Amino acid sequence: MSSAQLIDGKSMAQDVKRELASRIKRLESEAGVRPGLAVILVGDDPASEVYVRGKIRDCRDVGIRSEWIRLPDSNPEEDLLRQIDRLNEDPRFHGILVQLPLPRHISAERVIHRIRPEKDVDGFHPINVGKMVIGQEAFLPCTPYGIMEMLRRSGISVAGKHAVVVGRSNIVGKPVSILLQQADATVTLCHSKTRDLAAHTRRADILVVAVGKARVIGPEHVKPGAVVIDVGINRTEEGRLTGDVDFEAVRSIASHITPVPGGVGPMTRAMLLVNTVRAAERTAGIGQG
Ligand SMILES: NC(=O)C1=CN([C@@H]2O[C@H](COP(=O)(O)OP(=O)(O)OC[C@H]3O[C@@H](n4cnc5c(N)ncnc54)[C@H](OP(=O)(O)O)[C@@H]3O)[C@@H](O)[C@H]2O)C=CC1
Ligand SMILES: Nc1nc(=O)c2c([nH]1)NC[C@@H]1CN(c3ccc(C(=O)N[C@@H](CCC(=O)O)C(=O)O)cc3)C=[N+]21
Ligand SMILES: [Mg+2]
Repeated sequence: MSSAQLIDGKSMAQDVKRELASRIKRLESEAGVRPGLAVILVGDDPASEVYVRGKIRDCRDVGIRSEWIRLPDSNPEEDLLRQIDRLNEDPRFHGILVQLPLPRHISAERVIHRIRPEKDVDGFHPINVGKMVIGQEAFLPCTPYGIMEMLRRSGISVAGKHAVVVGRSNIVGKPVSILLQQADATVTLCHSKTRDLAAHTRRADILVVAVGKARVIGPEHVKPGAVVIDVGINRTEEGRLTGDVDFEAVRSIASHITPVPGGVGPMTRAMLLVNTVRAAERTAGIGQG
């Protein structure tokens, strides 16, 4: 039986990091600037800790200054907002990321609004979201940006294709549907109220799944030869990571497929570094725009 080509996010992320090295050198030699990223983690959720630790390690790998600001779960929102104000004014940090989810007593909306759009390397601030939607230069959210970069680096053309996105969150489904549409795909956006999900997904040339439920997509959802991008991160009962797609069953139908782990996740992390370097270049007046 034929088998889909794997889209290797891990090795693509290595390529992206290598490409950043020369931009980081140029920032140093031409402007004396070292890019910096501040990451704020509120509380001690173990999964969030793993993610933040990974982001800090990525920064070290490529020569980005980083600071990990840990705040207790009980931390008042007002104090978090003051930390953001301080980082907004600190020229050593070109990017600020507040790890989500936040404790219930803190409004993610107020926190995201407080980050200066010029330092919003997550691309979550309404200014960046609005610019993205109208096609202006903006920080793109890292997961959608990473997905578009994976398609590009795999030589998969998007123009004229039918792309189906499952999931409509503000951080993945909604923005990736907009980027695909801007790349001239015809886009269908599905969600939990969609009737007959398979009828939609079976028409996809490019299927992006960002739901957060293991095996929500099986072979009956996939057209032969489709490109399948699995964003989901789920933990099995045995503690293994798995995506939203029934990988073993779908890989014999798809033309290309992303694994979990080793697919979209590593590229998401890489695009955070890209956005941080871009933020530093902007302050130094280097590069496009
Ligand atoms: N690899 C990476 O870099 C990243 C991975 N993730 C992972 O991706 C997954 C999605 O994350 P996120 O976008 O934040 O998720 P959310 O929980 O915010 O959104 C999930 C979306 O899936 C929809 N949905 C739920 N059940 C179904 C169903 N049975 N059929 C169709 N649609 C359904 C929901 O619909 P409705 O709107 O109607 O509720 C919602 O739009 C998670 O596993 C998360 O861990 C997230 C970010 C980055
Ligand atoms: N402000 C903010 N920005 C985010 O971008 C953000 C966030 N909050 N909160 C959580 C989600 C989720 N997310 C992931 C990033 C990388 C992997 C990743 O690298 N995954 C590895 C596995 C990592 C593991 O072993 O757990 C992989 O898929 O290979 C996963 C998930 C970013 N998010
Ligand atoms: Mg969410």
